[in-house]
Amino acid sequence: MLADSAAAQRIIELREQVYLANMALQTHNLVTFTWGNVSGIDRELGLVAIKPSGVEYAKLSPANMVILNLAGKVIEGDLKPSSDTSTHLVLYRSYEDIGGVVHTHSPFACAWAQAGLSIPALGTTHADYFYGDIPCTRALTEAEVATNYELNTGLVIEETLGSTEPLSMPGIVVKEHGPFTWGTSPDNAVHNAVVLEEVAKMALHTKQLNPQVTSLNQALLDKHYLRKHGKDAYYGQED
Ligand SMILES: O=C(CO)[C@@H](O)[C@H](O)COP(=O)(O)O
Repeated sequence: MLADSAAAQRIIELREQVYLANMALQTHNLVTFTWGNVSGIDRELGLVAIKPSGVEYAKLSPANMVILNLAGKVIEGDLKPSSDTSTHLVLYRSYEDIGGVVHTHSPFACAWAQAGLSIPALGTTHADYFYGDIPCTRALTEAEVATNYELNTGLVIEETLGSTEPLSMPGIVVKEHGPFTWGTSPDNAVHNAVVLEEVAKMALHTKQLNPQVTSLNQALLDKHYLRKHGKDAYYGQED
């Protein structure tokens, strides 16, 4: 159990980390207006920091990040937490290895989401970060939208991932909505959001050039993903 002063310092650090990650969405051109949101978690404290809802990025600060517990109770903050908060919380409750979550409306990822298509692993850029095609969820039912849209969005992400290890597939596109990514930290989740948008763009253009193109074979997917993440038995050895 952390002393109060140590806990207070940890919350300050979490606020700063999440604020900087939200600002990075703009730096990387992943958001327009107030779209998108980033959160981060301090697992020892059991607290999440997230962007306040509807606040312009220029008006964000570490101080106005909203602090909640995993049940969604606001612990610190006067502003309403992001409208996507329940989705973020489902992911934190379901996957203990993730430390940050991002949601954007980045255009190429949204194109695949709106088309209801998984983003195929067509090249090694994709394979370096995502261990296979980036899945697209099913559409939420009218009942799921009407009852608790954001919570059900998180549940449909969990349903789609199934037994997939979340850090091997650190992103998804929610049908008719857009991308969610995650990672070991807010900064890592933003990195994955940038890569997801890039590979979504590459895949769309590749399919335009050659509609018959198919996903990478398993050997090349393994070589790139496993080597990049240090899991390849031959990691660092000459081929
Ligand atoms: O998915 C959506 C809207 O469809 C959100 O990303 C909003 O675009 C941002 O909401 P807040 O985080 O400001 O509540």
